[in-house]
Amino acid sequence: MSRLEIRDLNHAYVSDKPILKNINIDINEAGVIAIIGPSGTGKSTLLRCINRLIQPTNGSIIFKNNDVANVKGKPLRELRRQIGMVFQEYNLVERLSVLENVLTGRLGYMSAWSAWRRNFTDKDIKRAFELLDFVGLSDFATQRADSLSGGQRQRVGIARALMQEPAILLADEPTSSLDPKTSVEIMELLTQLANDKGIPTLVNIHDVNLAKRYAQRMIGMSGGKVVYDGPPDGIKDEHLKTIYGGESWLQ
Ligand SMILES: Nc1ncnc2c1ncn2[C@@H]1O[C@H](COP(=O)(O)OP(=O)(O)OP(=O)(O)O)[C@@H](O)[C@H]1O
Repeated sequence: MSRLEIRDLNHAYVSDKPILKNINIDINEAGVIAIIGPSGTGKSTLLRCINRLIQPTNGSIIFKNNDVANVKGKPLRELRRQIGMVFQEYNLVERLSVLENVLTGRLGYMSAWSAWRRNFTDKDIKRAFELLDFVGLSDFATQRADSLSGGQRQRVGIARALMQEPAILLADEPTSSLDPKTSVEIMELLTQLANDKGIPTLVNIHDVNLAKRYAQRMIGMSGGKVVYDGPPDGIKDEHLKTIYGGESWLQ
């Protein structure tokens, strides 16, 4: 059985205006899987369906023998805490320290009382320090999040997602707010964790060359449908024309 099975997934924010159209994707493997496609084609909507920030109109998303698209309450919370999410704008709590931000990744595992009191265990704190070391921010643990650069913030966002011990990681345009060099560093980090920690990592990304450089599989979307699903070196100009339309930009 696949780690994630998306079957006949449809979503419309407004009835009769479908955004996702019959999406079928199987994720079996660890490593980076890049999702490319023009603005507005539904890439973010797809990731938001997978972690149930939105409820899809219909279809199923089978993860850990449950249908994420159709569970509620405690079972949904238990599934969601195993789905890590990394955001374009980092979504950190700016006034908290780097360490505290990483620890918030653990909140989904704690009782409401412990979470409210921020009662993190010694084990959690040790792990947060280990993850800060992994993302190269050991020296920044006590600094406020708002004192960091964009690349450093994204590293905190990645450490926070790993704090959830995710079985799958979703990254929604994690490099779109970063300069080209920092974007490469963040993609390297995501690739390293996806491979070394064995986590399938779905990355929405606009930069096709960056995607090809780091992804082991690419999913091309256009008009709310999957129009390519295969290896990066299988993507030819013909596919890019189908995905993005036109060809004048293909120089
Ligand atoms: N909450 C919402 N309510 C209504 N429409 C929405 C909502 N969120 C997104 N949309 C619309 O759904 C479509 C797909 O948006 P989505 O953000 O998923 O695309 P995307 O491929 O991720 O685009 P981008 O690459 O620009 O982020 C767009 O037309 C968008 O305007």
